[in-house]
Amino acid sequence: MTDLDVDLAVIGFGKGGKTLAAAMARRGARVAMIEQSDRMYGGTCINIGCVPTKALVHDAENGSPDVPGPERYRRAAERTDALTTLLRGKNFAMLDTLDTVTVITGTAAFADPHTLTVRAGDDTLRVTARTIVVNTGADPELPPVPGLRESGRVVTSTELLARTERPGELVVLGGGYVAVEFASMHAAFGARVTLLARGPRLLRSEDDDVVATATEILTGAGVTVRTGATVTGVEDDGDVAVVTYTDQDGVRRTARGDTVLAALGRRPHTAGLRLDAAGIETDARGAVVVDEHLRTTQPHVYAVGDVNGGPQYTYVSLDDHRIVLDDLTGEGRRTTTDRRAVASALFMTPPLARVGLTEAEARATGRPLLVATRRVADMATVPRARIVHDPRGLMKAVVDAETDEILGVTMLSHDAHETINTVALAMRHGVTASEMRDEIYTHPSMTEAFNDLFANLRPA
Ligand SMILES: Cc1cc2nc3c(=O)[nH]c(=O)nc-3n(C[C@H](O)[C@H](O)[C@H](O)COP(=O)(O)OP(=O)(O)OC[C@H]3O[C@@H](n4cnc5c(N)ncnc54)[C@H](O)[C@@H]3O)c2cc1C
Ligand SMILES: NC(=O)c1ccc[n+]([C@@H]2O[C@H](COP(=O)([O-])OP(=O)(O)OC[C@H]3O[C@@H](n4cnc5c(N)ncnc54)[C@H](O)[C@@H]3O)[C@@H](O)[C@H]2O)c1
Repeated sequence: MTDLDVDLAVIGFGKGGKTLAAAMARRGARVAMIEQSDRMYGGTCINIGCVPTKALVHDAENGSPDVPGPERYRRAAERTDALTTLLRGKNFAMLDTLDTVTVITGTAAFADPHTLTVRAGDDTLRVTARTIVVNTGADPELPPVPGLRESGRVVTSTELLARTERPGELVVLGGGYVAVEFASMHAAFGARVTLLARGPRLLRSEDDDVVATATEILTGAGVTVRTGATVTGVEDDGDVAVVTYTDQDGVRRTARGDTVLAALGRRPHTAGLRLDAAGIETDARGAVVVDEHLRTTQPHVYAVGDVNGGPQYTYVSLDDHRIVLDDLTGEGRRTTTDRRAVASALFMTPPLARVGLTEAEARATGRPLLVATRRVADMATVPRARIVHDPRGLMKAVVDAETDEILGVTMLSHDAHETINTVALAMRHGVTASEMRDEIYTHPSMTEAFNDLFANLRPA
């Protein structure tokens, strides 16, 4: 066994960890970046997450209708693979070219609070470090449904993204981010898609009217949506898998597909890390327990990104790195409790983005409210949506009637994933609803919808 002694060891090449590694190395720290797979330099987002999915969504929306769906998909998958290969190389080089960084391709586990053993094939390396950052991400959940693990036709998002062949008939299990994004995208590539969601509606954290509109859009795009569907088994039958489920009335039904995508959530990845050897605690969901500075139960060990049980977004992992960097090199004042108005965006077509509270959440606060709900098709002063041939969707704003404070905005509309950032910035910096209403925006843009939206607030 060979030894390496460093100031900082990062386990996992995720967004927070790699950014921290680079920042610390630029300050002269000796850093070890340990990544288990040479297919994962740069982490989930660029290899098997945000980047490949959004590249496919883009090509699904913009491909020539004259090219058959399977061929359009093959081309899109190939260019996506080229893109992720490029980014993987750039990410590797970003760290490997720094003098004080050693990138180690191997699987890390704790031997004691300051020591990691890293296995790569028959080789074992011992890494000792003053500071350790766990950035190991999350893995798809596969609940114990009979046949789910055994079926040769059930795939995770990672496995489906690795294929260049488009499914003919895709059954999607789940009603969250991955389920809706893949259902929308594969339908746009011409696959027959059935989405089975357990809850009474998709996207459980959004308002009823938003979900109804999103479901209408998905259905209009050719997705068969079944809610209240409890999957009871999966069985292979020749070229197809038969998914058995009970509907909301308890009636037994089946859905058939050549491919079944399990999109049932992602669980923090701690398996094999031997956190117990370092006295690092996990919670009931398997997430590493951290305080608001992202310190684990060992104060010199931090956990960033999906593994700490926080919101599973790349930009949250990135913000985690800012907190740890401040703790290591600054005043240690930055914490997770500073976060306000963190937006989210789900990339169906058109995208669904939100920042702040839903109307239902705002009502539960008991504050006096003004609410504006506008269908994009009715917003005559927002021609951008029609210019790009997509006037689908709706926008909502929820405002405190007494203070004019923006409590939340939801946008299911063209470019919502971009436009929502303007509201997030406004909310963080105390810009009021009236100011948003009277602001000057470029034309024709989706942002100018705020002139209309905030002019239509009514007591709720
Ligand atoms: C299909 C899909 C689409 C998504 N789309 C979006 C999106 O559009 N926008 C968005 O913000 N978020 C999106 N997400 C979520 C986002 O990808 C994650 O929140 C983010 O990538 C998590 O990053 P992380 O820093 O936690 O670590 P990750 O990027 O997950 O990196 C963890 C790394 O640790 C490595 N590792 C694990 N165990 C070990 C070990 N023992 N030793 C060494 N290495 C190890 C893994 O191989 C991996 O490379 C998506 C996720 C998925 C699955
Ligand atoms: N655009 C984005 O930012 C983006 C895109 C994809 C993923 N992500 C991140 O990755 C995370 C994981 O995505 P996801 O879609 O897998 O998770 P999710 O939490 O968004 O959705 C999981 C779905 O599975 C259902 N479910 C869970 N257990 C079940 C069971 N036993 N039986 C039936 N249904 C069950 C839930 O009701 C829910 O509908 C997301 O929460 C999100 O943070 C983000």
